[in-house]
Amino acid sequence: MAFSLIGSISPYVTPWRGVAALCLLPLLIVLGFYICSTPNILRDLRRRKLPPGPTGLPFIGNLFDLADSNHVKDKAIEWWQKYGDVFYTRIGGTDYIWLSSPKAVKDLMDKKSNIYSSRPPMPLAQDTASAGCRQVFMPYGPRHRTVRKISHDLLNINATAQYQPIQDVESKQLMFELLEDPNGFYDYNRRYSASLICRIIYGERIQDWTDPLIQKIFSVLINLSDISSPGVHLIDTFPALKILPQWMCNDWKNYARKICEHDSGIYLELWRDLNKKVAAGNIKPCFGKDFVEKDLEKLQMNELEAAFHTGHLIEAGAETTSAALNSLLLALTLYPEASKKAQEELDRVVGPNRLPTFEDQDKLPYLKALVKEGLRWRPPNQYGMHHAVVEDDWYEGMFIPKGAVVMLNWWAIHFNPEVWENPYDFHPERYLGHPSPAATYLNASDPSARDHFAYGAGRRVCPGIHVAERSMFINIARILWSFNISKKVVDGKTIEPETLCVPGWLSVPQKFECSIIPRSEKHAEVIRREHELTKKDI
Ligand code: HEM
Repeated sequence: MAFSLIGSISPYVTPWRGVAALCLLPLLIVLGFYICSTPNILRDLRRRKLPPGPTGLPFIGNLFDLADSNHVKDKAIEWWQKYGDVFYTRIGGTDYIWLSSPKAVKDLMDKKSNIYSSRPPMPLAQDTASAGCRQVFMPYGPRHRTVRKISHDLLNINATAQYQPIQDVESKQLMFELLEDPNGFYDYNRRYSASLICRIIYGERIQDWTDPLIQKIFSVLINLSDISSPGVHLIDTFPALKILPQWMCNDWKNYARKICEHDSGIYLELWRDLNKKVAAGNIKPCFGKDFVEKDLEKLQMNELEAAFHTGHLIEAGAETTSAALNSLLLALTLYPEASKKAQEELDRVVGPNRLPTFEDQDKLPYLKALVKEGLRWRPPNQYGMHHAVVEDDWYEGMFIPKGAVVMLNWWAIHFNPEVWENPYDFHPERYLGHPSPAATYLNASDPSARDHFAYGAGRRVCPGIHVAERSMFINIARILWSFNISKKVVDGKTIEPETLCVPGWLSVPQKFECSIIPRSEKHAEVIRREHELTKKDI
């Protein structure tokens, strides 16, 4: 092939043909690589037994079907209905196996977690832009186990009980912010979530939205979203292309290096500040302090890895929590019946003179159900959770090839009308039979006993689950105790809230409008009083 191309640009051909050939050269090389590096039936006969699925286009597979993140949900449900609980798609050279029933998730991600807990190769997002350091993209292996253990020590159920007082204070500030400036609710939820994690990790709060620290953190989060959306970067769609010169693939390395420079710069600055404060004895008890005092050599971590490992916990915990809070506010705006029922329960259990506390939790079954319904209705990312399988496997007569991305298809599971009546409606009652926290149901032996799959599955399940659950409970309980949420009315006209998500990986709702009004002057007074009292803790 190379020979005939060289021939075609010889002086004996017309100039335009030479130009066309030059343009075709990269395309043909890429195509050649694709054919040689992509698994196909000719090279592996077992692929005839791949799960059924939609036929994709040559070369790109189902890339276009999944290009609009806001429509992945509809596709994921449509394909499940057509092809069954385990179906197959392809993007570029990567196989995708979608697990669309609790049983399939249990059988593979949980029961065979030794081989279903990895992540697909991401030369751009993980190897270059994250310097290989982001836990959430790390392939399964000794390095992932080390950082996972560190997260577990920080976030296990006993350790997280000590963060409740921080959640209490941050949440009281959130109620005060909503009282003073209800239109800013979207960013106040973000401030809450980022401040909580910063306090736990670096011992530092974020006082308000203009705080430079939150601006820095969100600049990293924007990069993270840019690098991680499936199908957006050719090189992560076709990882085998990484051996080609980068000019053929959109200059991907330079782009990823710039992101890495920016993100590592911020994380290193935070890490070095942390070290200085620890050395000066000028820091509140926090994860960062304990981590700095650990022997990094023993953990086989260099400075950059340690900096990423502290910083990335903020990215993992901040935007997920604020997106879940904002999604719940959206649901409450659209479904006022749910707010009304939760408020009746709160009035009965808590009364009018104080804010709800963590101690009220067991007496508020409807409110706990409402939080679960929020995560069923809008799970944390728009695609489903992706693991990668590290060995060839068979499931119910279907071949699952080594290296396939295995998707936890929470859209199909959460919107199965045989399990959840009218699944598109927000209806907390459906969870009254699941009174315990989500962590209790993770390892249930009966796969259908799980409440929802929004925290993932198997060995990669969200280690921040206890912190997240408490944040969701305390803030939603207090918001509904304090305020009436409804659609906004301007000049007599009702404004329908925007229901789409920001394009990209995470299910971050687009900014939307809603009305947040104190339920009475007495409720407002309680918020002011409680906020005033927290000033001594801040
Ligand atoms: C409502 C809030 C949250 C939701 C819905 C959520 C959900 C998830 C999901 C679905 C995963 C991937 C699971 C899988 O691969 O199967 C994950 C991973 C992770 N989450 Fe969360 N999360 C939340 C909050 C938090 C918080 C508050 C923290 C930490 C403070 C946290 C830390 C992490 C970490 C470190 C990982 C990576 C785990 C690994 O790859 O080993 N998350 N989370």
